Amino acid sequence: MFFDIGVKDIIDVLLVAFLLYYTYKLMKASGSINVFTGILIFILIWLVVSQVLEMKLLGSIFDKLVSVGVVALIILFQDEIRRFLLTLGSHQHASALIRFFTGNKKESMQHDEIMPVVMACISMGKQKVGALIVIEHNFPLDDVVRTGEVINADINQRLIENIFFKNSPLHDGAMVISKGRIKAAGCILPVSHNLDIPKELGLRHRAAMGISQESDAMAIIVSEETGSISVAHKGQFYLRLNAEELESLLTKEN
Ligand SMILES: Nc1ncnc2c1ncn2[C@@H]1O[C@H](COP(=O)(O)OP(=O)(O)OP(=O)(O)O)[C@@H](O)[C@H]1O
Repeated sequence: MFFDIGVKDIIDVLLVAFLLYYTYKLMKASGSINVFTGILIFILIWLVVSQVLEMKLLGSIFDKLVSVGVVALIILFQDEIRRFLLTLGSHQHASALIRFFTGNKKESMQHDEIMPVVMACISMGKQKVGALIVIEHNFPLDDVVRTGEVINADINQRLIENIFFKNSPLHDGAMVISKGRIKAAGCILPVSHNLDIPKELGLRHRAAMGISQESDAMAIIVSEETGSISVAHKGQFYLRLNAEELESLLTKEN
């Protein structure tokens, strides 16, 4: 038996492989890798039952389950699907295209706005003052800002340190920096339920990971326990950074 395979089929297979790999990556990042494996096993059994063995009764039950299952998966994985679309939309070329059509200019942070943030984090790290700073990118963080107190001030090292100072009323929660300004402080972030996050990283780190999974923002964490500085971005941690590494991450990903 000969297979008639054309270029279109190869592209088709490659696209499916890419889609599966991307789904795997997203689910791994959100800690739902077991669900991914479960879905793959179910699809495999469904294909064997209805396509290979052609079992009519069991096949029709599986067919029904698959059609309902798609809706169930959309409900179950709305966060992951949202993040997938967000990643797609916030891709460099896609955002450039959106900016071209909407006429919006890219409002990235300038070096003189990045440095006060870096210096404040280094200083807070030395004094073991805990901090959580979220830098908005393309995805608007208005919902997060609403959970805290609006500040709307220029970025300033002393102001940042002051806000996170232990006795300050706004030291609890996250600061949001947007369009080169300190937009709000004391904000509540979504907490990541990823089981792969090391146990020694507590709620501050989980909250940073949560916002990095649900948006394209970058979250800087200064640990109160160790004084170390870390960044969560696109569902990934960059741990124990020094000043140069933090500055280069903020400059590169901004
Ligand atoms: N969902 C959240 N949104 C914003 N901030 C949060 C959230 N959860 C916790 N935090 C902040 O983290 C602090 C608690 O940090 P916790 O000690 O659990 O974290 P950690 O990751 O171990 O960091 P550290 O190394 O500083 O102890 C809280 O006081 C609060 O300021």
